[in-house]
Order: sequence, then C-alpha cells, then structure tokens
Amino acid sequence: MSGFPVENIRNFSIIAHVDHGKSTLADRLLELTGAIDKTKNNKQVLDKLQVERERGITVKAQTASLFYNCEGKQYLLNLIDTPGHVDFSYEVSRSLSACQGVLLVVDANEGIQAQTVANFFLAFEAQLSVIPVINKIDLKNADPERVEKQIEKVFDIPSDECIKISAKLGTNVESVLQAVIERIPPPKVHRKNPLRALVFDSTFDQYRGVIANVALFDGVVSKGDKIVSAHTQKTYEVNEVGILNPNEQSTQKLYAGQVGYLIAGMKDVTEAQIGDTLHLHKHPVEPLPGFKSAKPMVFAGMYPIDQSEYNNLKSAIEKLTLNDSSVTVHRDSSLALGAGWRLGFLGLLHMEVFNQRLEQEYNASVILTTPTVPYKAVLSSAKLIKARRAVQKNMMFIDENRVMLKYLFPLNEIVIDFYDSLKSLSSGYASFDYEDAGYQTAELVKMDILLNGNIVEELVTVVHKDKAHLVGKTICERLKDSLPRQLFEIAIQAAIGSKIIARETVKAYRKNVLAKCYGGDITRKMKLLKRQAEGKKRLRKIGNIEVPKEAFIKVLKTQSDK
Ligand SMILES: Nc1nc2c(ncn2[C@@H]2O[C@H](COP(=O)(O)OP(=O)(O)OP(=O)(O)O)[C@@H](O)[C@H]2O)c(=O)[nH]1
Repeated sequence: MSGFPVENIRNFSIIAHVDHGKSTLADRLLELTGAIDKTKNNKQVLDKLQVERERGITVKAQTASLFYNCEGKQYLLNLIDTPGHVDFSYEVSRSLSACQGVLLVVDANEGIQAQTVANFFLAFEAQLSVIPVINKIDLKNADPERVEKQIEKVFDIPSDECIKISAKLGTNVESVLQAVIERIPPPKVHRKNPLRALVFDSTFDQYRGVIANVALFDGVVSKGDKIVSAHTQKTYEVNEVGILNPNEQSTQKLYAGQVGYLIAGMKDVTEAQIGDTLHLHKHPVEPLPGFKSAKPMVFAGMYPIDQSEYNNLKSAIEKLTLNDSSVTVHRDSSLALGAGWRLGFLGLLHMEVFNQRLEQEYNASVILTTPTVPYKAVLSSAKLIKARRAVQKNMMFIDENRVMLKYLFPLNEIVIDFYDSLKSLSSGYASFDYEDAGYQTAELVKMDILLNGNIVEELVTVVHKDKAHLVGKTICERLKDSLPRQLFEIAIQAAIGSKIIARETVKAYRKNVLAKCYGGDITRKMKLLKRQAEGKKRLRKIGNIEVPKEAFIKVLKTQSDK
C-alpha cells in the first residue's frame, strides 16, 4: 500500500435519488478496474445484505478500493456506494466524511428529484467536489440536455461539467473515472504525523469480533500495532488490516489517505463505535470530531414474542445497532408485552428494514408497537398537503415541467403513508425529502383503544383533535377485520378519556379445528390440536380476548391512512 502516494489517491462516493443507478454505476466501475470479472451477472454487487437484494435498494453504504491506471500512473480509488432512500441519509452523511468528492448521479429521464437535492446539499456543505453524472441515456425517453439545464439552474454547476452515461450498457463510464482523477482532489493528510483513524462504519462478525471500516487521516497503521480507542480508552493489538476490493484483502499496513478495514480483537459490540477515533498507544492524539448523532423520527416499542427470547433479542439488537448506529435504543417495559425496548428510527422504511434484518440476520421475531413521532415538520405538494395540516414555505421552478415546493408539516402526518399517497396522486412523478424543523404546539389528544372495556396498551396513540374520530374509526374497523371471532361478542372502542368516539362489534363464534375430521384417527386429531395450541402462543391476551400478532401489525400499518 506504500506504493500509493497521497496524490494518487481519490476517495469518493456515489450519491443519487433512489433508483437513479448508483449501484449499477458502481458495478461498472468495479468491472472497469478489474475488481470483479465482467459478466452479465454483476447486479448491484455492493448490495450484500439479503434485505437489499430482496427489496432491490441499498440500505447500507459499502466501500470498495479500486486500482486504476491512468497515463502511466497507478491510482487507488476508494469508492463508497450509498443508499438513496430518505430514511438512510444518515449513512450518506457519514460516508461523505471519508471522501473528498462525489459522483452525483441523475436519471436522464426523471431529472432532479428530491433526494438528488438533499444529497447534493450534504456534499456541498461538506465542501466536496461534485461531479454530475447523467445516467440512463440509453432510455427512449432520456432527455440529458434538459437534465443538464436543471443541474445548472438548481446546483449552479456549468452544464459542460455533466458526464452523460449509461451505467447499464457501460457507455462512457470510463470518462467518469477520468473525471474522478482530474476533478476530485487527493485527501489532505499527513503520513508523518502519528496515527489518527476515523471509524466510519462497523460490523460485528461472530468469529472475528468487531470489523471497523476506517479512514486514515494521519499516520500509518500496521499489523501488530498497539492502538487505543479514543471513545473507550481501551488498548488493542491490531490483528489484521486491509482494503475492501470489494471483499476483504489484508495488506499488513494502511497509510494516511487510504480507506480500509481493521480487526483488533474487539469482542464486544460497544467497542469501535461508529465515529470513534483510533490512535497509537504511544502517541495519543486529539480525536476527530466524529458524527452528529442521528435524529430519530419514528419511535416504536419492540418486544420479544416470547419473553424467554429476551436475552437473544437483546444481543441481536446490540449487534445490529453497531452496524446501523442511527437506531436509538432505550429499555422499556409494557404491562402487556413484558420487557422490551423503545427504538428510534429515521423513518418507516428504516423501521421495516431493521425489523427484517433482525429476522434474517439474527433469526429473531418481535412485536413492534404503534410507531409514534416526536412532533416535528416537513416539505412537499398539493391537496394532499392541506389535509395534512401543512404550511407552504417556498416554491421554485426547476424547469417548465417541474417545481420544488417546501412545506412545513407535522411530522406524524407524513411518516407513514404520505410518500405512497404522493406517488399515486402524482402518478409517480413527484418525489419527496424532509428535514427536521423543530417542535410546534398543536392540539393533540391521547386516544385509547378498548376491547370489551380493557385498554390495549400497544394501540394507544396521540392524534390531532380534528382527526381523532377518523383515525379511531379506522383502527376499530381494521381490528374488526383482523380479530378472530371468539366464543363471546367483542366490543372494539376508541376513546378519548371517558368519551367513546368510535365502536365496532365482532360477533361470537367458535372455531372447531376438528370439524372436518370425521371418524377415528386420534393422532391426526392430536396434531391439529397441537398446532392450534402453538398458534395460541402467538396470541396476546387482553382481558379474556386473544389478539393475534397479525392484528397488531395490520392496525399499526394502517393507522395513519387518515
Ligand atoms: N436503462 C437503464 N437502466 C439503468 C441504468 N442504470 C441503472 N439502471 C436500472 O435502474 C434501476 C435502479 O438501479 P440501481 O443501480 O439499483 O439504483 P440505485 O440508485 O443504486 O438504487 P438504490 O440503491 O435503491 O438507491 C435498475 O433496474 C437498473 O438496472 C442505465 O444506464 N440504463
């Protein structure tokens, strides 16, 4: 690694609105630089998580070190692929701290979208060089000239700086690498100073402990060095250092300006937290500023389905939050659900992805309670907006077809399904992003949901006074649809204090699992009864009413439909 002087290193990130082609461009860059073989099967190579492959979106930033020869000089290009969805912008801002420049990818058909603007400003504020890349020029409806004009107007970047490519076909991708070398400056670092390494990402490996992704701002780190975590003040010996190419490749040493991974026998997830600074034992240094902690926007309670799983779930949450440090965790307990946690997420997709990762990567199954928000604000468009108590702040025409609207919103009006409604009202053309605008006073009430007079803790919500009736009615209807009939009648009620504002009734019924089982085979009957008993474990008793987990989920997901 010493063969790469600082002036031959470029650290850059790819940022874009969701689906504009970051991961596809990353695949082509990996191929061009020989990091992966050129085959038709390279699809989003850096999206390694199962949840990313299933959903086709990036949720986790990934690093790859690429070697590239240009005019006789060998360059080391460290590429960080970042997520596009608004819920994961914390990943983007962290990744940018290890970079000097970005490729801002814009779809040649869709043009500038909300997340393009938000990500541009993250890069701009971090004073990074921005290379605009107009992607998907192969599409029939592509209009790169229009997008160039948008970029000039909104970001003040001359249109001749835009590079037009098709990441899918590989058209003109080589000139992106040329631009990275020409337009992004090498990192400003000092190799002669003592080691100062920023932990910008971290994962937990069952066998090797914590694997920290580091960016070296000063000095050198070698296998065998004694290093200290500025955060915990604990000392470790470096077992392994290396680069990600994109798989781990150990290298004995890493030098200032380089980005790679480091393993130092940290066995506990509280070690090597994201944002930590590592330095040599014999040369303490001033820690790097680290990262602003993420501001959670959506809160939900999380409980093990079975309390005996508490410790396993605790350890799974700890390991996953090491990798996703934007989730906040506080212990909590509920009369109904036992011991659990109150988790803070950056949005609903983030919450779903976290839940899915817990299930897929740690085999955990959990109950999530109604998501709530710490009342804040947002931006976007039209009729939809009035119904959601929004106040317009700003309007700017991006070109003759596109307008950027800024609104102040109560956060709880948009966290759940605003995005979907916006997409369907605009036939998919509108896009949306938000940032926190502080707390505002509002007329809110606490609404209880009761089953035969017993409050269902999980469904207690805070709603705006004017919407209480509608929300209460929806929840009652949803519950009615998803509650299995029981031997007695069930009254489902929504109440504010002692005032009932909505009611539904589930009629009595008895489910006889043996109904279709004529005649004798006792083992078959036992099997059916056993399965019924197992099913009941997934039920939660409220008063004498059994509520299946699915009923909660159904209500949680639909509560803000109104
Ligand atoms: N026609 C065409 N399609 C492309 C091109 N580049 C990407 N795509 C397609 O656009 C879709 C999204 O591409 P991705 O690379 O996953 O987009 P992304 O920006 O990484 O998306 P997130 O990671 O979810 O933010 C995929 O179906 C790609 O095959 C291109 O140059 N031309």
